[in-house]
Amino acid sequence: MYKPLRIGFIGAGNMAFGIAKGMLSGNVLPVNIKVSAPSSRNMKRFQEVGISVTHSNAEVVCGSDVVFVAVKPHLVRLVLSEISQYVTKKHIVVSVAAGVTLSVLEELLPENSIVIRLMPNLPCLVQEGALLFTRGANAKQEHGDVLRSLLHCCGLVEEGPEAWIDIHTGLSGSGVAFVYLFAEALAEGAVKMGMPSSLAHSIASQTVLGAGRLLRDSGKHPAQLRSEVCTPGGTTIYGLHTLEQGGLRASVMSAVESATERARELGSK
Ligand SMILES: NC(=O)C1=CN([C@@H]2O[C@H](COP(=O)(O)OP(=O)(O)OC[C@H]3O[C@@H](n4cnc5c(N)ncnc54)[C@H](O)[C@@H]3O)[C@@H](O)[C@H]2O)C=CC1
Ligand SMILES: O=C(O)[C@@H]1CCC=N1
Repeated sequence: MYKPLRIGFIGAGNMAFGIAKGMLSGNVLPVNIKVSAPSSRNMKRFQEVGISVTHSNAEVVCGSDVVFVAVKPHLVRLVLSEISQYVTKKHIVVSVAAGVTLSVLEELLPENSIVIRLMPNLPCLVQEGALLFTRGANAKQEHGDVLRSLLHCCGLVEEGPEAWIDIHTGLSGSGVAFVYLFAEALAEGAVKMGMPSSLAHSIASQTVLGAGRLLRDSGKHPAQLRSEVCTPGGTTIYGLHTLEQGGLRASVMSAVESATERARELGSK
């Protein structure tokens, strides 16, 4: 009979919850997920969706086929040293820690372990994540396929070379926060012009959502869509000119660059 995969999360934080929530919207049942963390602080939201929790990382590893390491990057070494003795050749270990390279992960786990490095982002929570993974030396295509099948409800799932993972971290892992900053600024602009704050924020979020969906679903280049919004001599081109004077494009490019470099730096520690 078909045996469902058992999924474990080490770390009960925002990203573990986002991925777990995305999975639950697919064909993963909560009874097949277990989460561990040292304190009970973040456990309630997992329990509310039927996921069982424990303080024992070893219990998660021993009871899982696929183990997501979802602790902060500086804790990965500590956690892997602790769980290494329980990791077998059958486990798939997936790290979501920013910057932590495959070679570091493989070094801390038993020889020939199946390791995958994944960079997700928070919109996995609403099944609109953008996820990029790269396989370690012993992770075969079939292991990548297992991961894809678990994550397909989290959003867009792509595979690429390891060098792209840090770039994706800047572009998308951190990129969502850049978009939130933009959304906040849009709303504040409207508040400055006299609109009530709650209405301004709700319109700003719908504007970001609508712009994003149209961009993705139309497949058009953003510059094309931008030109479709611009009436010659109209309002949009005046606003765009102001943004160019403020150096928005250069700032956003630099933000992706610095977040990517920071991920590389975290990896070299
Ligand atoms: N938050 C985000 O948007 C994204 C985060 N990530 C990565 O996900 C990882 C987790 O980040 P967040 O979820 O934001 O952090 P978080 O602070 O929300 O969660 C970390 C969790 O790890 C637990 N923890 C601490 N020490 C532990 C130990 N020894 N054993 C087991 N659990 C332990 C904490 O109790 C907490 O539940 C990081 O490595 C980060 O780089 C990746 C992409 C996006
Ligand atoms: O800020 C961070 O380091 C993590 C990685 C990507 C999003 N959050």
